Amino acid sequence: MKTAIATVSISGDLKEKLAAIAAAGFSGVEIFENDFLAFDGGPREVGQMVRDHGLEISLYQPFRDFEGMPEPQRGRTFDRVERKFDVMQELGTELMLVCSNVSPISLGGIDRAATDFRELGERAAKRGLKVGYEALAWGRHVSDHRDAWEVVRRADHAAVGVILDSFHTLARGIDPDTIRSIPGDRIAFIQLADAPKIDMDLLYWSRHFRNMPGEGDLDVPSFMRAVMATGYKGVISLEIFNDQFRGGSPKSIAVDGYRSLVNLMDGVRRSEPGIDLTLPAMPDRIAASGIEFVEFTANEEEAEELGTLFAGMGFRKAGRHVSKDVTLWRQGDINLVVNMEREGFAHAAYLVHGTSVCDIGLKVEDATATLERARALKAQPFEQPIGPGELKIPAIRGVGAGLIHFLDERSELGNVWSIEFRPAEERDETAFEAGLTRIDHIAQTMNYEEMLTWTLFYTSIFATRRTPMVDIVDPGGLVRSQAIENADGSLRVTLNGAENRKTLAGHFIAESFGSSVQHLAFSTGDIFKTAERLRARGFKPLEISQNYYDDLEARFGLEPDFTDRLKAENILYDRDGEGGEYFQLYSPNYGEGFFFEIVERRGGYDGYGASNAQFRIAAQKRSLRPAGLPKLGPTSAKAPGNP
Ligand SMILES: O=C(O)c1ccc(O)c(O)c1
Ligand SMILES: [Mg+2]
Repeated sequence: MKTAIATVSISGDLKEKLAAIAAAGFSGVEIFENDFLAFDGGPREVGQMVRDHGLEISLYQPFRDFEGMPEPQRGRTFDRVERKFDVMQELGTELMLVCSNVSPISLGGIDRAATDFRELGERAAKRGLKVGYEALAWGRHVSDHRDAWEVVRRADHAAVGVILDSFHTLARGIDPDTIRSIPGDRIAFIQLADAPKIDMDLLYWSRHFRNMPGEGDLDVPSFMRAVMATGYKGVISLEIFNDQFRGGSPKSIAVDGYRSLVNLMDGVRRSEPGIDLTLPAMPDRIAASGIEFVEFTANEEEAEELGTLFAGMGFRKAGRHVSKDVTLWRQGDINLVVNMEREGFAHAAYLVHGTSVCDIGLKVEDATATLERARALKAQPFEQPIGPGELKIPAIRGVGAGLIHFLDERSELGNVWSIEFRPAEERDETAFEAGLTRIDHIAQTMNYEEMLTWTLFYTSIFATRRTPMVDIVDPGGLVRSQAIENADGSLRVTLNGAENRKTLAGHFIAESFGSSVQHLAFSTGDIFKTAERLRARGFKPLEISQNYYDDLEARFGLEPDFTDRLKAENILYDRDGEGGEYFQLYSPNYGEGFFFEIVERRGGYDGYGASNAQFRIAAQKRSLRPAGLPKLGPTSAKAPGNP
């Protein structure tokens, strides 16, 4: 499979773009004319630079306003084409993209356009070049790939093919299966882009909001299945106009692009029988079924504070690592690990972020296969020397450069707790059960610009889907939230994107130097009982305003007794359209904004209480860092030279 990406898709100058594109694994680039024009060097130099990166120039684009021009513009257009052909030959590329005419003076007519293309094909062929015709969704006379194909068919010239761009087809709601009747060898090139469903002007939507396949809402897989069914064997390229990407990290956007393409084509291969696709074998998206553990890094003193906190929520010290300064805390199926090692990854994470979550263990169907798929999708594998008695657990880097380890039941990894940990000797007489059963979800905070990256990361490696994005109003700005979930809800990760550091989320990432896990939500089967038990042990929940409960009672028509119970325990409440109910109890903030949440889901409630988030955040901001609470986070990190 030959892959390419248009230079417009990546930020930076041409050199930076090419370096990032090559490093990500693409075989070619589309040179977007403006990137070439802005470059301080001739076409030969650019061509050489591209080849020096191990890339080929798959296409030069766009040539605008070509077909259907009246004279004298028609003659001038052909002169202009010849000049571009000169440039292409110096660059060392064969194919030019001609997009459908948008000029108000252009004349319609399929046969007129076909005649122009036949002549263009003659001129191109004389130089050993080819042209491809692409219907822009806002083209003046041609805005549908079926019409572009009809022009190409009637032009009937070997040097003229049709170019299909998923955005133009899908944004207009054209059935992608109409592509299946085009002969594959008449398709000159394929451009792919996805986009979020937004009701807006097509041109504006296309130029500002495209994103990588799988990041948006268009049915790019169906488009691509149809293309492959034609027998198309050419380059598959990404052409992404996106305001955010233009300012993003060239390296990370290029990797996202490559990941999206491999993930897409892997899915196509699995769902369109009999297609011919040279793509390395890889396991299908991996079934994951929950969070096996969450690991904190801390120094000794803070580990003590964390322990007090965990004990106060009903966790008991369940074990010590066989060879490392690591303790295990347990309640129900929840495993919390505290790592106090003075070397290795956890310690490095401690020096950067302070006390924080540095590692997440995911329960997967097959840990080795997970690593294999993650590698094929350009995730970063992680390894460090293992200590005596330790298992080699496959791992990759995740959000905020934290780790994700994979555990399965099919290997000895399923016995990690009994192999790597010795049961705690001392019996804790004060231990109690708060009724927490499992991790409902884990919330990761990041800069808003990274949300698409991590959404694609999770949904391409694991068999998960993303929920629609919701806006959460923080008094300091907007935070966007999106959940990644598997089908039965046993794995839930929420991604929160902060636009500035005045929000609680933005403050957390700024002050913890990019650490990502901002809260853990534990499930209980009876939130009132849990709240009561915690209260008896001195747990002080986040205090919610009276106004919230007054509104809640009116909004859902709740019985005053019930509202009073919620209020007495500071429990937030939500209900869905089918009568499913959600209860949330929050801890105070620790350090720079880390917290715990306790939830109960009833009657199939599947959300995250988005309507409560604004009131919870307001309460958290009121109580940010009250005196006397453990100081998780880097304020207490004693990094060398960083007093
Ligand atoms: O927005 C445009 O003008 C434009 C140009 C070239 C393309 O291939 C395209 O899809 C859009
Ligand atoms: Mg295009």
